[in-house]
Amino acid sequence: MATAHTASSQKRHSFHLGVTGGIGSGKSTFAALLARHGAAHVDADALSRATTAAGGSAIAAIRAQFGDDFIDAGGALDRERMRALVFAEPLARNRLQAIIHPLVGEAIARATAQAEHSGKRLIALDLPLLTESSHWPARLDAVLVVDCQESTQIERVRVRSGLQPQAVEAIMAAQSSRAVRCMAADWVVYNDGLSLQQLEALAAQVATSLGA
Ligand SMILES: CC(C)(COP(=O)(O)OP(=O)(O)OC[C@H]1O[C@@H](n2cnc3c(N)ncnc32)[C@H](O)[C@@H]1O)[C@@H](O)C(=O)NCCC(=O)NCCS
Ligand SMILES: Nc1ncnc2c1ncn2[C@@H]1O[C@H](COP(=O)(O)OP(=O)(O)OP(=O)(O)O)[C@@H](O)[C@H]1O
Repeated sequence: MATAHTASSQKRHSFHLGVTGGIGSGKSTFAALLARHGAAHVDADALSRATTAAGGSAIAAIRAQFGDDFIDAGGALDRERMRALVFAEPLARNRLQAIIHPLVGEAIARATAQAEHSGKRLIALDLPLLTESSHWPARLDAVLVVDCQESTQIERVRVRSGLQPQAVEAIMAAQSSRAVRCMAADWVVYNDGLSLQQLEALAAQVATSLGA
Protein backbone atom coordinates (compact mmCIF):
# COMPACT_ATOMS: atom_id res chain seq x y z
CA MET A 1 0.00 0.00 0.00
CA ALA A 2 2.74 2.43 0.95
CA THR A 3 4.46 2.11 -2.45
CA ALA A 4 1.31 2.80 -4.46
CA HIS A 5 0.50 5.68 -2.18
CA THR A 6 3.93 7.20 -2.55
CA ALA A 7 3.65 7.01 -6.34
CA SER A 8 0.32 8.85 -6.40
CA SER A 9 1.37 11.50 -3.88
CA GLN A 10 4.44 12.33 -6.02
CA LYS A 11 2.14 13.53 -8.81
CA ARG A 12 0.73 16.24 -6.57
CA HIS A 13 2.01 18.53 -3.88
CA SER A 14 -0.31 17.50 -1.07
CA PHE A 15 -0.74 14.27 0.84
CA HIS A 16 -4.30 12.93 0.84
CA LEU A 17 -4.99 11.11 4.10
CA GLY A 18 -8.29 9.25 4.38
CA VAL A 19 -9.53 9.38 7.98
CA THR A 20 -12.27 6.91 8.77
CA GLY A 21 -13.91 5.07 11.62
CA GLY A 22 -17.27 3.74 12.70
CA ILE A 23 -20.00 5.96 14.08
CA GLY A 24 -18.85 7.58 17.33
CA SER A 25 -15.26 6.39 16.98
CA GLY A 26 -13.95 9.95 17.04
CA LYS A 27 -12.85 10.25 13.41
CA SER A 28 -14.25 13.77 12.93
CA THR A 29 -12.69 14.84 16.22
CA PHE A 30 -9.34 13.44 15.06
CA ALA A 31 -9.61 15.06 11.61
CA ALA A 32 -10.45 18.40 13.27
CA LEU A 33 -7.38 18.00 15.50
CA LEU A 34 -5.24 17.37 12.41
CA ALA A 35 -6.62 20.65 11.05
CA ARG A 36 -5.61 22.39 14.28
CA HIS A 37 -2.09 21.20 13.44
CA GLY A 38 -2.00 22.49 9.89
CA ALA A 39 -3.99 20.04 7.77
CA ALA A 40 -7.03 20.89 5.66
CA HIS A 41 -10.14 19.05 6.86
CA VAL A 42 -12.57 17.91 4.17
CA ASP A 43 -15.60 16.62 6.06
CA ALA A 44 -17.87 14.28 4.06
CA ASP A 45 -20.62 14.30 6.73
CA ALA A 46 -20.75 18.10 6.72
CA LEU A 47 -20.86 18.20 2.92
CA SER A 48 -23.59 15.55 2.97
CA ARG A 49 -25.63 17.55 5.49
CA ALA A 50 -25.31 20.62 3.23
CA THR A 51 -26.94 18.71 0.36
CA THR A 52 -29.92 17.88 2.60
CA ALA A 53 -30.34 21.27 4.30
CA ALA A 54 -33.18 23.52 3.10
CA GLY A 55 -32.46 24.42 -0.51
CA GLY A 56 -29.76 21.72 -0.72
CA SER A 57 -28.95 20.02 -4.00
CA ALA A 58 -30.39 16.64 -2.90
CA ILE A 59 -33.77 17.88 -1.67
CA ALA A 60 -35.73 17.77 -4.94
CA ALA A 61 -34.65 14.19 -5.70
CA ILE A 62 -35.37 13.06 -2.13
CA ARG A 63 -38.84 14.61 -2.30
CA ALA A 64 -39.49 12.94 -5.65
CA GLN A 65 -38.31 9.49 -4.52
CA PHE A 66 -39.35 9.37 -0.86
CA GLY A 67 -42.28 11.79 -0.78
CA ASP A 68 -43.17 15.03 1.02
CA ASP A 69 -43.24 13.29 4.41
CA PHE A 70 -39.44 13.15 4.42
CA ILE A 71 -39.06 16.91 3.97
CA ASP A 72 -39.75 19.07 7.03
CA ALA A 73 -41.72 22.33 7.20
CA GLY A 74 -38.56 24.35 6.62
CA GLY A 75 -37.66 22.46 3.44
CA ALA A 76 -34.81 20.35 4.90
CA LEU A 77 -34.54 16.56 5.08
CA ASP A 78 -36.35 15.13 8.11
CA ARG A 79 -33.22 13.40 9.41
CA GLU A 80 -34.86 11.43 12.19
CA ARG A 81 -37.50 9.98 9.91
CA MET A 82 -34.97 9.15 7.21
CA ARG A 83 -32.58 7.61 9.74
CA ALA A 84 -35.34 5.32 11.02
CA LEU A 85 -36.13 4.22 7.46
CA VAL A 86 -32.70 3.71 5.93
CA PHE A 87 -31.07 1.85 8.81
CA ALA A 88 -34.01 -0.58 8.82
CA GLU A 89 -34.30 -1.01 5.03
CA PRO A 90 -31.13 -1.51 2.98
CA LEU A 91 -32.91 -0.84 -0.34
CA ALA A 92 -34.07 2.55 0.90
CA ARG A 93 -30.52 3.24 2.09
CA ASN A 94 -29.19 2.41 -1.37
CA ARG A 95 -31.72 4.77 -2.96
CA LEU A 96 -30.74 7.61 -0.61
CA GLN A 97 -27.03 6.99 -1.15
CA ALA A 98 -27.55 6.98 -4.94
CA ILE A 99 -28.90 10.52 -4.62
CA ILE A 100 -26.44 11.91 -2.08
CA HIS A 101 -23.11 10.20 -2.76
CA PRO A 102 -22.48 11.62 -6.27
CA LEU A 103 -23.22 15.12 -4.94
CA VAL A 104 -20.93 14.62 -1.96
CA GLY A 105 -18.24 13.13 -4.22
CA GLU A 106 -18.28 16.30 -6.34
CA ALA A 107 -18.22 18.54 -3.26
CA ILE A 108 -15.26 16.59 -1.83
CA ALA A 109 -13.37 16.94 -5.11
CA ARG A 110 -14.02 20.70 -5.12
CA ALA A 111 -12.99 21.16 -1.46
CA THR A 112 -9.86 19.06 -1.99
CA ALA A 113 -8.85 21.05 -5.08
CA GLN A 114 -9.39 24.27 -3.15
CA ALA A 115 -7.19 23.05 -0.28
CA GLU A 116 -4.47 22.05 -2.75
CA HIS A 117 -4.75 25.41 -4.45
CA SER A 118 -4.31 27.21 -1.14
CA GLY A 119 -1.04 25.33 -0.60
CA LYS A 120 -2.11 22.82 2.07
CA ARG A 121 0.40 19.98 2.20
CA LEU A 122 -1.77 17.61 4.19
CA ILE A 123 -5.44 17.09 3.39
CA ALA A 124 -7.44 14.99 5.86
CA LEU A 125 -10.44 13.54 4.03
CA ASP A 126 -12.91 12.61 6.77
CA LEU A 127 -14.82 9.74 5.13
CA PRO A 128 -17.26 7.68 7.23
CA LEU A 129 -17.78 5.15 4.44
CA LEU A 130 -14.21 4.84 3.13
CA THR A 131 -13.99 1.05 3.49
CA GLU A 132 -17.58 0.54 2.30
CA SER A 133 -16.78 2.02 -1.11
CA SER A 134 -14.43 1.04 -3.94
CA HIS A 135 -14.18 4.72 -4.92
CA TRP A 136 -11.59 5.82 -2.39
CA PRO A 137 -8.47 3.62 -2.25
CA ALA A 138 -7.04 4.83 -5.58
CA ARG A 139 -7.61 8.46 -4.60
CA LEU A 140 -5.82 8.40 -1.25
CA ASP A 141 -2.16 8.33 -0.29
CA ALA A 142 -2.83 6.58 3.02
CA VAL A 143 -5.66 5.54 5.31
CA LEU A 144 -5.89 6.27 9.03
CA VAL A 145 -8.55 4.42 10.99
CA VAL A 146 -9.83 5.73 14.32
CA ASP A 147 -10.95 2.68 16.26
CA CYS A 148 -12.54 1.97 19.64
CA GLN A 149 -14.74 -0.59 21.36
CA GLU A 150 -18.32 -0.82 20.10
CA SER A 151 -19.59 -0.11 23.62
CA THR A 152 -17.63 3.16 23.52
CA GLN A 153 -19.15 4.05 20.13
CA ILE A 154 -22.65 3.46 21.51
CA GLU A 155 -22.02 5.52 24.63
CA ARG A 156 -20.44 8.44 22.74
CA VAL A 157 -23.36 8.67 20.31
CA ARG A 158 -25.84 8.43 23.17
CA VAL A 159 -24.15 11.37 24.90
CA ARG A 160 -23.64 13.39 21.70
CA SER A 161 -26.94 12.82 19.89
CA GLY A 162 -29.28 11.16 22.39
CA LEU A 163 -29.68 8.07 20.17
CA GLN A 164 -30.70 4.83 21.89
CA PRO A 165 -28.26 1.88 21.78
CA GLN A 166 -30.51 -0.04 19.35
CA ALA A 167 -30.47 2.88 16.91
CA VAL A 168 -26.67 3.09 17.05
CA GLU A 169 -26.38 -0.68 16.62
CA ALA A 170 -28.57 -0.49 13.48
CA ILE A 171 -26.20 2.12 12.04
CA MET A 172 -23.14 0.06 12.99
CA ALA A 173 -24.70 -2.94 11.22
CA ALA A 174 -24.72 -0.89 7.99
CA GLN A 175 -20.99 -0.17 8.32
CA SER A 176 -17.82 -2.22 7.91
CA SER A 177 -16.78 -4.22 10.94
CA ARG A 178 -13.86 -2.96 13.00
CA ALA A 179 -11.71 -5.79 11.64
CA VAL A 180 -12.42 -4.94 7.98
CA ARG A 181 -11.71 -1.27 8.63
CA CYS A 182 -8.46 -1.94 10.46
CA MET A 183 -7.30 -4.26 7.66
CA ALA A 184 -7.50 -1.30 5.26
CA ALA A 185 -5.48 0.97 7.55
CA ASP A 186 -1.94 2.25 7.19
CA TRP A 187 -2.34 3.62 10.72
CA VAL A 188 -4.80 2.85 13.48
CA VAL A 189 -5.44 5.34 16.27
CA TYR A 190 -6.99 3.44 19.16
CA ASN A 191 -9.29 6.05 20.68
CA ASP A 192 -10.42 4.34 23.86
CA GLY A 193 -9.34 5.50 27.28
CA LEU A 194 -7.60 8.53 25.76
CA SER A 195 -8.27 12.07 26.89
CA LEU A 196 -8.89 14.66 24.19
CA GLN A 197 -5.45 16.09 25.06
CA GLN A 198 -3.83 12.70 24.43
CA LEU A 199 -5.75 12.38 21.16
CA GLU A 200 -4.50 15.83 20.15
CA ALA A 201 -0.91 14.82 20.89
CA LEU A 202 -1.32 11.88 18.49
CA ALA A 203 -2.86 14.15 15.86
CA ALA A 204 0.06 16.55 16.22
CA GLN A 205 2.53 13.67 15.66
CA VAL A 206 0.67 12.45 12.57
CA ALA A 207 0.39 15.98 11.15
CA THR A 208 4.09 16.62 11.68
CA SER A 209 5.19 13.29 10.24
CA LEU A 210 3.06 13.89 7.12
CA GLY A 211 4.48 17.36 6.58
CA ALA A 212 1.48 19.55 7.48
C1 LIG B 1 -29.57 8.91 7.35
C2 LIG B 1 -29.24 10.35 7.71
C3 LIG B 1 -30.36 11.26 7.26
C4 LIG B 1 -29.15 10.45 9.26
O1 LIG B 1 -28.72 11.75 9.59
P1 LIG B 1 -27.95 12.06 10.97
O2 LIG B 1 -28.00 13.54 11.16
O3 LIG B 1 -28.50 11.19 12.04
O4 LIG B 1 -26.46 11.56 10.75
P2 LIG B 1 -25.21 12.21 9.99
O5 LIG B 1 -25.55 12.49 8.57
O6 LIG B 1 -24.63 13.32 10.80
O7 LIG B 1 -24.19 10.96 9.96
C5 LIG B 1 -23.62 10.51 11.18
C6 LIG B 1 -22.95 9.19 11.00
O8 LIG B 1 -23.91 8.19 10.64
C7 LIG B 1 -23.26 7.20 9.86
N1 LIG B 1 -23.90 7.11 8.53
C8 LIG B 1 -24.51 8.10 7.82
N2 LIG B 1 -24.94 7.64 6.63
C9 LIG B 1 -24.59 6.34 6.59
C10 LIG B 1 -24.77 5.31 5.63
N3 LIG B 1 -25.37 5.57 4.45
N4 LIG B 1 -24.28 4.07 5.92
C11 LIG B 1 -23.66 3.82 7.09
N5 LIG B 1 -23.47 4.75 8.05
C12 LIG B 1 -23.93 5.98 7.79
C13 LIG B 1 -21.79 7.65 9.74
O9 LIG B 1 -21.05 7.09 10.78
C14 LIG B 1 -21.89 9.14 9.92
O10 LIG B 1 -20.65 9.67 10.33
C15 LIG B 1 -27.89 10.80 7.09
O11 LIG B 1 -26.84 10.14 7.71
C16 LIG B 1 -27.80 10.58 5.59
O12 LIG B 1 -28.34 11.35 4.81
N6 LIG B 1 -27.09 9.49 5.17
C17 LIG B 1 -26.91 9.20 3.77
C18 LIG B 1 -25.72 9.92 3.21
C19 LIG B 1 -24.43 9.24 3.65
O13 LIG B 1 -24.15 8.11 3.25
N7 LIG B 1 -23.66 9.97 4.48
C20 LIG B 1 -22.40 9.49 5.03
C21 LIG B 1 -21.26 9.56 4.08
S1 LIG B 1 -21.19 10.94 3.02
N1 LIG C 1 -10.84 10.67 23.29
C1 LIG C 1 -12.03 11.25 23.50
N2 LIG C 1 -12.34 11.74 24.73
C2 LIG C 1 -13.54 12.31 24.97
N3 LIG C 1 -14.51 12.45 24.05
C3 LIG C 1 -14.26 11.99 22.82
C4 LIG C 1 -13.03 11.37 22.47
N4 LIG C 1 -13.08 11.01 21.16
C5 LIG C 1 -14.28 11.40 20.72
N5 LIG C 1 -15.00 11.98 21.70
C6 LIG C 1 -16.38 12.50 21.61
O1 LIG C 1 -17.20 11.47 21.07
C7 LIG C 1 -18.19 12.01 20.22
C8 LIG C 1 -18.08 11.32 18.86
O2 LIG C 1 -16.89 11.79 18.24
P1 LIG C 1 -16.92 12.20 16.68
O3 LIG C 1 -18.10 13.06 16.39
O4 LIG C 1 -15.57 12.71 16.34
O5 LIG C 1 -17.15 10.75 16.07
P2 LIG C 1 -17.27 10.30 14.59
O6 LIG C 1 -16.47 9.07 14.47
O7 LIG C 1 -16.96 11.40 13.65
O8 LIG C 1 -18.82 9.93 14.56
P3 LIG C 1 -19.91 10.01 13.39
O9 LIG C 1 -19.68 8.82 12.55
O10 LIG C 1 -21.18 9.94 14.14
O11 LIG C 1 -19.76 11.32 12.68
C9 LIG C 1 -17.97 13.51 20.17
O12 LIG C 1 -18.86 14.12 21.04
C10 LIG C 1 -16.52 13.68 20.64
O13 LIG C 1 -16.31 14.89 21.29
